[in-house]
Amino acid sequence: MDITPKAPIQTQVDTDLARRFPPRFLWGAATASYQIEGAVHEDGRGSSIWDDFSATPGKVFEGHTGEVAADHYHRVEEDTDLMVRLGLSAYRFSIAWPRIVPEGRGAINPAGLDFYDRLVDTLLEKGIQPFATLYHWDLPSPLERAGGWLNRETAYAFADYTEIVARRLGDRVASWITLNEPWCSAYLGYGIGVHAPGRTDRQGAIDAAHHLLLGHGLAVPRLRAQVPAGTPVGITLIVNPVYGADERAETARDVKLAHAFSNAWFLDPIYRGSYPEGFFEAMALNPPPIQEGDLEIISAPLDFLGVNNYSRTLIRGAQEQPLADSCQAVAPIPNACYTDMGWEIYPHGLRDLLVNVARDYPVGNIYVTENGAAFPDTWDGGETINDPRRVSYLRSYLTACAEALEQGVPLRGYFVWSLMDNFEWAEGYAKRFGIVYVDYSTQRRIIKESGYWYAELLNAFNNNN
Ligand SMILES: OC[C@@H]1[C@@H](O)[C@H](O)[C@@H](O)c2[nH]c(CCc3ccccc3)c[n+]21
Repeated sequence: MDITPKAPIQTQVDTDLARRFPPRFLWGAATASYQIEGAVHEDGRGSSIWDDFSATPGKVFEGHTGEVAADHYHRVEEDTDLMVRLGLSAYRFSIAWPRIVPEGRGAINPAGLDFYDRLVDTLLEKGIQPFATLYHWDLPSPLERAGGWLNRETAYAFADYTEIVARRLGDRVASWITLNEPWCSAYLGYGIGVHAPGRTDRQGAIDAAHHLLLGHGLAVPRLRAQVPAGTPVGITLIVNPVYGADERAETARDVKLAHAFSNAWFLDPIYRGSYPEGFFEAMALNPPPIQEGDLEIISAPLDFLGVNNYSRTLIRGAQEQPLADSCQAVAPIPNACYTDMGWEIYPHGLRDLLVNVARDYPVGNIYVTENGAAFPDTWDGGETINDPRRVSYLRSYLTACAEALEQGVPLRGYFVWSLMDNFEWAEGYAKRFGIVYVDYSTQRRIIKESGYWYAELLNAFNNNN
């Protein structure tokens, strides 16, 4: 009889969880330039629409800005050491366009390229694969003054910027992501104005989305021309699984509308070369200014899809058909649990969306490029921070990933959002997503319980492989 004391049951469970992931599965954490770097006036960086938006009274919680953020720009050594301590095999970060081409087009800022060059080299020295996102929302301000993503020219400027970065870093970046969540840039930024640049024009959202997609499609061949053959290139989309709250026909109808608005609006042009049938009519808007050949460019073949998922949408159909972006998600759900963002915790949604996307679209490989939770973490000055709800959230969503893998989904990696607490857009620093706590008054990093949990899971995984 084996009398060896077993690890506490929970650790045993997590060791079992680690065993459900295949060899070479990539374990990472994700961040974004404007949310962590700070140093917004340093080394030739130009202004971005998020500098302008956060400086505009009333746009961001208590007027918070990314001027200092988590000061990552000055802490690359310390923060990459944190990644080693957590046992990450990959790190997803974004490159600030305003550091590379301060005016958006034209003159290149060598110090900006030098910063990311050093970051990539440091990651490689420490055995961490660099996953670079080229655009995570910090559009150079001069381009916005010329119309931003409403202006087709911005798509071409993005492709030029992409080539500049790829020429310098292409030999060492492991995988490339063109855009992070163009849905957010278009709808939150140009449609309803809760994100930069704060425009409120639903037709503008449709037009901006098209130019973001065009920028993506123009950038893919420019990227591939600068990087070693076989370097994976993809895009990251927010994918929100939509469920019906009942069996009524109106609900089934509105679930379809909400899926088109939340997901197919971008998945279809990229992977099917056309916008969803009837989508613009369902928005009561005009199609965007599509030019001959655009959809061909937009549907450039990719090597992977990056999926960001945090929650789900539950719909109860209305009597009258609503606009696709006004299908009412149901009121708080009895017995549901929510994060500090008010997002329902529903891990089955991640499993279901991974299975459905892999079935419905020729995505090749998939990475979960963001998943995580905000909770009101507090620090008493001690050595760590208890965040059991985040541990529970991560365990349940990673179990969903394991279930998707067991159903044959080609899931190749997972990036927790986020490596560290950071500037949470319109919520400023009021929302904490990190598995590492940041005390902004001192910039001290304190690994949370969830960080130690993640490190143990990754260690168990490495011991199995
Ligand atoms: O809100 C947490 C993270 C952001 O910090 C990331 O920058 C962004 O990629 C990201 N996307 C989502 C889901 C869409 C969303 C973003 C921001 C606000 C509300 C919803 C959640 N997150």
